[in-house]
Amino acid sequence: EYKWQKNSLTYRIVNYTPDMSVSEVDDSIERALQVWAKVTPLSFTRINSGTADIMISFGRQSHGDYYPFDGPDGTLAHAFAPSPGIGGDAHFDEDENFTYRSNRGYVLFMVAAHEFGHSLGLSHSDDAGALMYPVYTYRNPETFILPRDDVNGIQSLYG
Ligand SMILES: CC(C)C[C@H](C(=O)NO)C(=O)N[C@@H](CC(=O)O)C(=O)NCc1ccccc1
Ligand SMILES: [Zn+2]
Repeated sequence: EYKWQKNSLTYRIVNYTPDMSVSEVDDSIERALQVWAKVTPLSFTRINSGTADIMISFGRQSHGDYYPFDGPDGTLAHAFAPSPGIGGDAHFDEDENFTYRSNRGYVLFMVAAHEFGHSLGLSHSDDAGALMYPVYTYRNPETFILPRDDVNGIQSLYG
């Protein structure tokens, strides 16, 4: 299918990057999911074992799917569109330097918010100001507001 057929989804942080503290990763992931929860009927519940709808993990190069990562820069992460199994899962390239809020490295919150757009069924946008624009740009996570193009996109699926 092209979207989740249920509004309450589960997620699991399967492993952690050494770039940040556990609580910084947890907070970044939770806030990235809230970006989408705030503008849809979707809710996200964390589980710490078993299989969640959205399995979140860090890996480098070949990491268990057919889409190996490419070392530093380039591809930062990827996520699978809604479906059973790998659908919804988000993988982050461990060869990147992820940060909590500094503009040195990639802000995990921002990358995760983009990936979760894919996990929910969004493709890339050609609006250069959109979160779903294909290329990462630094934005202050403290003041981030989901751009209108992304709100329209997700509400066309789950509004
Ligand atoms: C073809 C895919 C697998 C490329 C991949 C992506 O879009 N993942 O969602 C990715 O890591 N794209 C890079 C850009 C690139 O590879 O040229 C990126 O910065 N994605 C993360 C991102 C993009 C926009 C906002 C926040 C984060
Ligand atoms: Zn993307």
